[in-house]
Amino acid sequence: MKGCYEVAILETRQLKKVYGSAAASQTKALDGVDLSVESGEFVAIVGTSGSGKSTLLNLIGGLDSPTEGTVVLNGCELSQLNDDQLTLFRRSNIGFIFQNYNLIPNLNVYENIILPVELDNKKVDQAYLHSILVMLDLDDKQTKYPNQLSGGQQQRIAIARALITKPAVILADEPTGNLDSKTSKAVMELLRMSNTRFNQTLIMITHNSDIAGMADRIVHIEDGRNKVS
Ligand SMILES: Nc1ncnc2c1ncn2[C@@H]1O[C@H](COP(=O)(O)OP(=O)(O)OP(=O)(O)O)[C@@H](O)[C@H]1O
Repeated sequence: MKGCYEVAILETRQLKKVYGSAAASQTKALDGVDLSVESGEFVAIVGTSGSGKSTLLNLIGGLDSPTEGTVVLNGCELSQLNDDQLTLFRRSNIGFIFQNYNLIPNLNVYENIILPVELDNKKVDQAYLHSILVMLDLDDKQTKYPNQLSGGQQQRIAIARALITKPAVILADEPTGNLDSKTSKAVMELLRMSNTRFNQTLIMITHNSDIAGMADRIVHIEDGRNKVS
């Protein structure tokens, strides 16, 4: 439409990450990634093991800082924020879905899911929560504790927790890695629905070519660089 412009919600410029300080033990994990993602886009990140995908996601989410280069997410250059600002920024802008679920063991399923809303002193949208619980088949598990649940169920709790705040950006590292094909399909439908309904940007690492095929765009990472296709 005339007068309307696609706005990049994410820009990384020449992003580099070297792990380790001693020269002999250094690993160059990222070697200059330039990535631009538009608001509402669903981008799949693919690449061989060790190519730098998780490192890239960690830098985009401000969980680690780059050795060189910049990340601008939703209008903020992450390196300009102090630790407290970064924590608040992450909580109100990003939903993380990682391979290790990071659930709090002494909180039950319901309490784990609503935790980010409570931390923000906001009210839980009960109707929305209910729709997420039903789609993820967690409705009857609300009073259970993480150690009473399977890996796949714990992963679904982590997904519900990432969606509950309706964040602008969802960063997902192999979100269906531990799930059977039926549950994977339900999870992907939920993420796609959430992406469309709330114009959420979804950036997802996957090794599954069917899932990558559902994305608007596939970004290939090879030896710490994004391959230009
Ligand atoms: N904390 C760390 N300390 C040292 N080296 C690391 C660290 N994290 C990752 N690496 C190294 O950086 C490189 C990129 O790792 P990364 O986890 O980003 O790859 P990946 O593409 O996500 O791999 P996978 O598909 O197996 O999860 C690898 O050589 C890895 O061994």
